[in-house]
Amino acid sequence: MSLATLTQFAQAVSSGAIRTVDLTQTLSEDTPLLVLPEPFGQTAAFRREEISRYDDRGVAWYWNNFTVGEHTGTHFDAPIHWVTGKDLADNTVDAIRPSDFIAPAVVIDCSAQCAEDADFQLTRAVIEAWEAEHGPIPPKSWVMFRTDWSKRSGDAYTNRRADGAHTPGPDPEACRFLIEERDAHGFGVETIGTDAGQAHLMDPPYPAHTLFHGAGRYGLQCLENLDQLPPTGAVIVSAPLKIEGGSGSPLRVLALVAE
Ligand SMILES: O=C(O)C(=O)c1ccccc1S
Ligand SMILES: [Mn+2]
Repeated sequence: MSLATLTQFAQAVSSGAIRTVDLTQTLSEDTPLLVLPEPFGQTAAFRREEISRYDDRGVAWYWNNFTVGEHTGTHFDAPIHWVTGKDLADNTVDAIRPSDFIAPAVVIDCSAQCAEDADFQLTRAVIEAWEAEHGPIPPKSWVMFRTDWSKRSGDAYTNRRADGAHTPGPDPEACRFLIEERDAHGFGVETIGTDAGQAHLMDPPYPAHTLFHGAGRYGLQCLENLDQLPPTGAVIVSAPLKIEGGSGSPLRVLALVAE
């Protein structure tokens, strides 16, 4: 690609000829958290401490300290996050090839099914029905699972009951199909985890984490605005913080859509 073409691309983004869609949930003390069963450790909530705000603590500047979990809010999952990816090369957020942070995406809309069934599972059959309409999923694509879950808030978003969360996600066969038959780059969701809330009962447990990260692929979670993307053609920009040895990180996720 020539420099002129690249410059034209940047100008098209700036002018709006290429639409930029923010897929990121605002990060605040109210950001909903994944809750694991006892006795497992838990991700930290976002917390901030004001250092100064144009006052005697800092006359001309405003800044904060903050604490947050690697997997809090809209975040990126690296392969090392799961035990199946622990020995892979370049499996941490600081070691992943930077070119992997820009990739095309397809959007599989299951929002209607998820409105009826919080435990809806994305299956190979649903994916193949989508492909019958939109063509095969191109290799190295993000597969974005649209559930419209990001339109929920509070308890309706986390949807926890006594036996755990009840939120949609892929079944093991769908994960294997996307990885082995479609060479998917990663799996992106609006829910708190790439796996269904009841994925601990699947075989293997947590198949999206187990299989995608075991194959050196990535995850994006707590996305929003997937309903603003076309089924094919969007390009995702998703560069996590360069945390040394990190398993993931909160990040800004953007989709670029040609008008
Ligand atoms: O990657 C995550 O944030 C996530 O969903 C997760 C993290 C740790 C354990 C289980 C799950 S299911
Ligand atoms: Mn995660």
